[in-house]
Amino acid sequence: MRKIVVGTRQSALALTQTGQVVDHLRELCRKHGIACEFELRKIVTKGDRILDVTLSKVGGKGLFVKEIEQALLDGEIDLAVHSMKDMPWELPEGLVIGAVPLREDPRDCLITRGAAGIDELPPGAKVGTSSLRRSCQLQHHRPDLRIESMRGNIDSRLKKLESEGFDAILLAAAGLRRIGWEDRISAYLPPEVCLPAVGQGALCVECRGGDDFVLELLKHYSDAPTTLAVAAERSFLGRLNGGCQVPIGAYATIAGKGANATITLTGMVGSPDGERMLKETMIGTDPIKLGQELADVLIAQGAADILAKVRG
Ligand SMILES: NCc1[nH]cc(CCC(=O)O)c1CC(=O)O
Repeated sequence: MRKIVVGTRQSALALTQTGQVVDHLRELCRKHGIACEFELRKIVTKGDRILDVTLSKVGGKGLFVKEIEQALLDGEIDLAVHSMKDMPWELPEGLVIGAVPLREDPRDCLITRGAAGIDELPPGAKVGTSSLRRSCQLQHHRPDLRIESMRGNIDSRLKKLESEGFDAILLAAAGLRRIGWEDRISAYLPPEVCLPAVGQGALCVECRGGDDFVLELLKHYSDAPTTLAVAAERSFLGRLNGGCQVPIGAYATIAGKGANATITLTGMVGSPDGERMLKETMIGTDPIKLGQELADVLIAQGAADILAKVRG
């Protein structure tokens, strides 16, 4: 009997989504007659330890995944579940994305004190987010809003909404839904107003490239349209050399199936104050090519300059 050790961060969200993946994998094993058992191992990452500083200032890609990837490479764990949007676009040599399961809601949402939605917030309302992508698009839509930095896990951010006098905060709907807190959502932001982060709402199941047993199991678990959409979004991110702490957004939808699948990819790059915002949509069939072509279109419009200013 093969034992599969699964690494996870200790936040409520990480524990929940890893638990859900392991439940699904157990069921797949039963269905396909694969003999194995699962064990959870908790790991603390750099991203979890630096909760008091703005992440974009700390810099470095993949703050939440590095230690977990090291544990995979060292053979301490065999499988890890990440939020896809926390994944750097390049994986360390020896590791692969073994499965991309069906995507949750990709949208950002607003949690307010009283107001119904973004257009109902009072003039000059104080909104909490540390995401440059969110602040860019929010300021672009409502230049009057006062954006203030807010870090921490979902639960601590919700507490700060009350305790630190924010009128609203922005979070990914997927995280709230996964931990069962969707009743806290005041309004969903459509992608036309706030384009999600690359991979938002999707999960990444990572493993060693040479672990045939785990790879075979994970093959049954991938969702084809989500895999295609995420590949296009990540190709866009890779061409722009972006991590998760840059004002870059992308969202792909898939129409048709198998060889007939077409990808509609929208990408944006903007300045954190929302004054500059480049956004284009392209359609294609090859996710890697499409992501690169869309990035090149935005680069031709000045995306690289915008990003260079942000990176300093
Ligand atoms: N950067 C933190 C992070 N990474 C993944 C999620 C949850 C949503 C998802 O899986 O896309 C969140 C919280 C948030 O942005 O609100």
